[in-house]
Amino acid sequence: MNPILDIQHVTHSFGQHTALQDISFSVKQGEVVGLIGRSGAGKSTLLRCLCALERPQQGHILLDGVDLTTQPERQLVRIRRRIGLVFQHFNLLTSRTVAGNIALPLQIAGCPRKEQAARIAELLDLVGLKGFEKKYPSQLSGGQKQRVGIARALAANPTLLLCDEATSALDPESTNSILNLLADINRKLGLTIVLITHEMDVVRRFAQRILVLDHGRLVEDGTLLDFLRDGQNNRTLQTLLADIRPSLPTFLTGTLADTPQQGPHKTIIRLVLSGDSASEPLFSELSAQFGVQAALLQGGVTTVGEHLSGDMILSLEGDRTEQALSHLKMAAQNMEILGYVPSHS
Ligand SMILES: Nc1ncnc2c1ncn2[C@@H]1O[C@H](COP(=O)(O)OP(=O)(O)OP(=O)(O)O)[C@@H](O)[C@H]1O
Repeated sequence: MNPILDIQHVTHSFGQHTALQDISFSVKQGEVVGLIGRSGAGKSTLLRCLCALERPQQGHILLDGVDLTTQPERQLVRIRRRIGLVFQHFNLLTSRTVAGNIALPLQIAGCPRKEQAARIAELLDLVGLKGFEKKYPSQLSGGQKQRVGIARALAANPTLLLCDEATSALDPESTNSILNLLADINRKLGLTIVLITHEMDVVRRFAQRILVLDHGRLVEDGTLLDFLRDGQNNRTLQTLLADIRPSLPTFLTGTLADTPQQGPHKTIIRLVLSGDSASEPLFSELSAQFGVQAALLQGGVTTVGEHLSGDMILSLEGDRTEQALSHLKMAAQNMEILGYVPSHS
């Protein structure tokens, strides 16, 4: 199947400054992709290119097979209607009601009045705002405003939904509910979603696949599990992952040594698990097979997309710790020894 979005060797500069450098990736129909990067990485510039507000100086951007970089402006106006945009600050018209805001793209598309009302009711139901038609944006919470923003973005049945820092202005609870809503929309409508953000925690919970932009270059393309497993020596990934990874408890940082001490000690490890291994009874297994006592110090198992994934810091203690470590190395996606502490720590 052809990709819904195909970015080929896109380069774009502002004067001497290269904001995007030879970017290539493609997105399949129905995929949920998180595009992450620090401030200045080039996210907004790429987003503007994706929705044809900026024409890259080099390369091609194909949306459903149509090259945006070669279309005349009047064609681009029509193509932009096929891209739903969700903004950080909602961009709602304060003088219009909720229904009036959602109606806007329908009016631009020339949708008959009767059909507009039915479509608005359908969209309000989809985003969980039934009965909110007559309210004004000033009467809504941030999360509700973003639901209106999403309904408006979906109104004209877009081919692609682009979310630009869609949760960055929201509190954690609203962020969660908006991410759940977007996941629900992806499941129900099979809509392709590209979510642009600087927050790893957002893509961690939501994206099936993560693209990392750094200094205008696409430096990573993979799943969170790929990054946790292989990112140990990758500074860009380490910086991004530091926001979401469990860290060593402070009460241990002072006593952690690089080599095992004389006398009874615990081995402190970081473990990345996925799929079956994340749901297995790890602690009882280590105890039964090796007589090793394992204690969870930080982290745990969470659901990432459809899969279970574990990222945790453990302490292990027992005479057969070496054998237990060899076993974990085989069973886990990644196992790293962080150091050793005296038993009484
Ligand atoms: N119109 C412009 N003129 C000149 N330089 C620009 C322009 N737009 C962006 N840049 C530069 O291009 C680089 C990428 O900017 P961009 O806004 O795409 O990054 P970003 O990842 O979206 O950052 P942020 O998260 O802070 O919004 C930056 O160095 C920025 O200063």
